[in-house]
Formats: sequence, structure tokens, C-alpha cells
Amino acid sequence: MPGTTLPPFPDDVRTHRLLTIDYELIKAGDKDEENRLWKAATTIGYWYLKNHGADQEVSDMFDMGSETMALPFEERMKFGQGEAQYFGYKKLGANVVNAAAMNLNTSEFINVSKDDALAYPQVVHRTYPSTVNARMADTIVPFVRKALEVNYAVLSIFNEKLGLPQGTLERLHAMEEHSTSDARCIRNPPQVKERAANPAIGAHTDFGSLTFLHNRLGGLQMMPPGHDEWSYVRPVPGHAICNVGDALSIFSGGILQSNTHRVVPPPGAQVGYERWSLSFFTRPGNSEVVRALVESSPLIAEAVKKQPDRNFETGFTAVAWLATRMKNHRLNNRTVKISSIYFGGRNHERYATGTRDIGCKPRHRIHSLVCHSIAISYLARSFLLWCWLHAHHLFRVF
Ligand SMILES: O=C(O)CCC(=O)C(=O)O
Ligand SMILES: [Fe+2]
Repeated sequence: MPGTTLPPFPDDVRTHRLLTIDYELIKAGDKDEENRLWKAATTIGYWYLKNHGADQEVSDMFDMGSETMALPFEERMKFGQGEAQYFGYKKLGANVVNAAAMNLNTSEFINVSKDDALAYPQVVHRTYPSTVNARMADTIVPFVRKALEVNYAVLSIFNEKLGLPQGTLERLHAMEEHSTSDARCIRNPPQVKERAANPAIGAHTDFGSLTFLHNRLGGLQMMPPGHDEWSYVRPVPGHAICNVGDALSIFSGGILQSNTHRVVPPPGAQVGYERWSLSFFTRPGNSEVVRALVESSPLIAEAVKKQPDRNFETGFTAVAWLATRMKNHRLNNRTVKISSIYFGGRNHERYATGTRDIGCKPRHRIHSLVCHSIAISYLARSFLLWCWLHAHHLFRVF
């Protein structure tokens, strides 16, 4: 990957255009740019971020990733994620990406905890491969600090827009509090088949609050609200792809959107290339409870009132919430669509994390009406058969 010339992203695949936010303008307090960021976060939950100033750190992190994946497999596995561990190395095929087909994912990654990086050489959660330790001070810590700087700037804008008391979101994600925040470098081996049935990372929403993502090849796809088909997110050089995760969406009473996405083999001529991506996930402090901040903001209280069917009280602390979500993800990717149902003139997709209204498309309505008609005629026939049997029985008795 590093140093390789990659084929361009094709022009003939469906993509979703994201707003591009300029981090230089955000830092300068530009109100128009803050409004554009707010629009992106409350409509689709995704945006590009340019001028983030992290290009060198990102490139160094990719080098760290390839050095780590070049270690002998047994060496990597010494630092493997156990059942309960979230940080460390995850081998290929450890998660299920398609519950029905029991397909396993085709990605491997190394997760480095924010707490371990910032405390290094002290160990807070766990130890890492030699390739990670060797780059802790001059690669990982600078990347973690940059990502945190970007994500805190974004959180402070959301805090103001949500009408929360100053510093509320920053406190919920306090740098000093231990958390599951981490940097993740992912490798997907080259694939032979474009749009293969087996996604590299199955459909999911991010569990935490904010994701700061960097990739070079296509393959990331999202399901924009109201759509029922996947769209690629085109990688743009020097632009991070940022998104809202479930925890922040819940804190905000659903005002901030966390959207479903997945990773499939790169499209077009990119398919035969190894795919790398790098994320920093900002997650709430371990002891913070994941629930809508209704007491702190009338705007959030109002939003929650308008969605009586959605549960904004998870009853979990952030650390327990992540453990539960991870367990589901490993056993069976429950954030994958479980079923589609049609009621009230709308189509709904059922996920383990809730039901999502995906709007109404005429062909779904027809499909749903046909299914309902078949079901009703089946029930009617069963009822008639039961009546006949019963009448026959009565006739014989009398
Ligand atoms: O690899 C990518 O482009 C996205 C990865 C992702 O969605 C994740 O790690 O949660
Ligand atoms: Fe993700």
C-alpha cells in the first residue's frame, strides 16, 4: 500500500455526495461553516473534512499498520483481542458480516487504545506488538492527539447547537477519563471479485460518538436516510471522512444522525488492491451513562418527546454499552437488517438496535400488498378447512 500508485475510483458507480467542511474555517469560528457542519451531522451524519492538518500522522499510521501486519501471524496473535478485549489485534474472519449466510469478514486490524497511547510506557489496558511500541511516541500519540483535537472542536460546536450547558459534551468525553476511544488500522487483502457477496465489514453503525476516518481506496458504502440501496463514499485525497456514532446520536435525542455503513471490496479497477483504512473513534468516558440529555437541553427533551417509539435510555454505562454491542457484533452481526416490514404507509427496517423508517417506495408497497394478500388468503383457507373439519365432526356425533 504505502508508495503504490492506485487506480482511480470509477465514475460509473452510485456515490453519495457529502458536504465538505473546512477545518481551518471551523478553527477560525466561521459561523457559516459551523452551520454547514450542523446540517451534515443532522441530516446524514457524514461529512468530508479538509485542511485537518493530519496528513503526515495518517501516513505514518498506515506505515505502522503495514509493519504490524507483516509480523508473523503467531506474533500478532500474542496480542489478539480475546472475547472481552476490545483493543489489540483482530485476525481475519473473527466477526460475522452476514448473519443469514454466516459469512465471516475479510479484514484484520490493530486497535490501539487512546489511554494506552497517552500513558505509554505505562500500561492502562494492555500491551501491543513491538511495531506499535516502536511508533508509540512519534506516530501513534501525534495521530491520537490530532484526532482528539478535531473531534473536540466538532463536539464543542454540537454542544452549542444543542443548547447544552457549556462543556457538557466535552466532559462526557473527557480526555483524562478512561474510555474505549481508540485508533484502528484496518487491512483488507486484495479481492478477486468486485461487489462480492461477502463484505469486508458488515453493515453497522459506529458505537461511539465521532469517527475520524481515512481511506485511500473505495469500498465504504452508506445507506443514506430514506434510501434502500447502498451508495459508495468516494475517497477524496487529503479529506477525512467523519461521522456521528450511536452514543452521540442518543445523547442528542436523535438530533444528530448515526448512519448505517459497511465496507465491500473496492469497485472497478481498484478491486485487486490491498485496502487500508484508519479510524480514530472518540467514545464517551467509561462511566458515563448512554442516554438522551433531556434535563440539560429543551431541544433534546423536545426531540425525544417526538419519538416515543425510540429508546433513548439504554441503561448502560459507555463501557458496558460497547461490550454489549461488541458481543452482538462478534456472535452475529445484529446491526445487519433483520427484516423489512411495511406498515402505516411506510417501509421499516428492523435492526437489533431499533427500527428504521426508510420511507415508502411504490414497488415495496406492491410487494408488501402481495405478501399480505397471500397471508390473508392462507389464513382464510385454514379457517374454512377448520370449519369443515369441525362441521364433519359435529355431523358424525349427532
Ligand atoms: O474502512 C472503512 O472505510 C470504514 C471502516 C468502518 O466503518 C469501521 O471501522 O467502523
Ligand atoms: Fe464504521
